[in-house]
Amino acid sequence: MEDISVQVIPAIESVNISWVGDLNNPSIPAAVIGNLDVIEDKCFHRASTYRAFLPGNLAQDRKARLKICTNTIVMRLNLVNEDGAVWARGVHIESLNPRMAEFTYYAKARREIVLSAGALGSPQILMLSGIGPRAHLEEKNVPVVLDLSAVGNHLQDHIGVPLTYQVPMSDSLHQLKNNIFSAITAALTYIFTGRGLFSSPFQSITSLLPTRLLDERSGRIVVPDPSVLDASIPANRPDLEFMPLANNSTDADIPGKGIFTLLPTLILPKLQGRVRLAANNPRVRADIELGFFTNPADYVPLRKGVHLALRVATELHNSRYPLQELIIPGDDSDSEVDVFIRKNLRDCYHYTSTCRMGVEARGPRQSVVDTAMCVHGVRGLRVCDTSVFPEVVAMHTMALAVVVAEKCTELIRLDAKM
Ligand SMILES: Cc1cc2nc3c(=O)[nH]c(=O)nc-3n(C[C@H](O)[C@H](O)[C@H](O)COP(=O)(O)OP(=O)(O)OC[C@H]3O[C@@H](n4cnc5c(N)ncnc54)[C@H](O)[C@@H]3O)c2cc1C
Repeated sequence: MEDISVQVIPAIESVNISWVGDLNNPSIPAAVIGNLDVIEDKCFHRASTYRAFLPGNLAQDRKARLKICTNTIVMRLNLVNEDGAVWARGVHIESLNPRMAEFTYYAKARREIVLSAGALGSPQILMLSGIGPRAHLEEKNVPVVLDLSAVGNHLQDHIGVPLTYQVPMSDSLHQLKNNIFSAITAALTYIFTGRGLFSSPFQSITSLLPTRLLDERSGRIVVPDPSVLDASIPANRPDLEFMPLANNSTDADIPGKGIFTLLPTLILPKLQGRVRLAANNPRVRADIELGFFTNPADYVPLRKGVHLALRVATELHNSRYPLQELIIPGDDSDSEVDVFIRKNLRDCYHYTSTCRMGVEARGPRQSVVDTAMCVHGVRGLRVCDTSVFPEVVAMHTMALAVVVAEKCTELIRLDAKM
């Protein structure tokens, strides 16, 4: 059985977006649709970084020099001023188990500390430790160790506008929730063959395109001649991901219906949000400003993406597919589409750049870590996660988080040899 995200492919191809076997092939055209890579092991089980990089047997082998503390929270780093420099000397940790809350621990660093708490967590820990924008730290009563204004700034993410449709239940992943027979069949198929609905993530297909080639009114890629679609032209770098999803991508509860979403997503947004301390307390989540519409230029490609979705839906109707509109713009005028974007815009959990990498700590390209991922002005402290991306990348971020970690490992090894 093919869900609607596969059945929609001809409608997407009809607007001059080409199906390609491998989205990673550098010689594909500029506007493409193809299978999204997923990480599976040989038995078709999804492989997490935990299972791929730290399987139980490896952790066991190294237990003499590896201590894993689960259910704990990093409170702050111990930073000391010595010989005119700031040194990171250790990490203060507490248990998240309420019965052990009174216990605090201290992990002393022999060589260095690698902070990997993600693009929301790493700037929070730096600020709690006294590294961040001076005025903000003072406002939150955190003693300032180092005034580093870029910490927590420049938060980026992909942003999408879901257009929601009803489709036959058998074409939607919602059958797993609404039809016990489908759920049991899918579970048994997965257990015995490793295949079926449970073997794939909710997104299996995706489309990437440069909106500069997208005609706003018709929602089609304009191709006066084939050279226009040359992906090697820098201006043809895709800035829109167009996701067909066989599920509901909104917060709206739509019970008992088969749902299909067309999700145009801006993957090179100009927005800039930020992370700030809500309190001088690691147990209180940081304030996250996603920065939607901090740059009005983001409207233009998003508007084109919504027109593309409306066009693809029209093509599906024309092919007599039983599609019913649920949450879409009232009409295709710019004003109505902009209202729809403002009401329905969502983030994509691809947070980056809050401890961004760069050459200088201050100035117009202010940054937090240098090219070796070491925090500017601090000895013995690296940051290693998506927070160091100088900008958000035009692809899903997980694989690149792994690349950053591999690079960091190499840098640590190199330093150890010196
Ligand atoms: C719901 C969801 C779905 C996603 N789907 C995809 C996808 O399909 N494909 C894709 O490529 N990407 C996806 N992403 C994005 C991807 O997961 C992230 O880009 C990636 O995990 C980032 O890795 P990281 O190491 O930077 O941070 P994280 O993976 O966030 O790791 C940071 C860790 O630090 C911990 N931490 C934070 N603060 C503290 C503290 N004070 N003390 C102790 N621990 C702390 C956090 O709990 C977390 O475990 C998804 C993200 C989400 C949330």
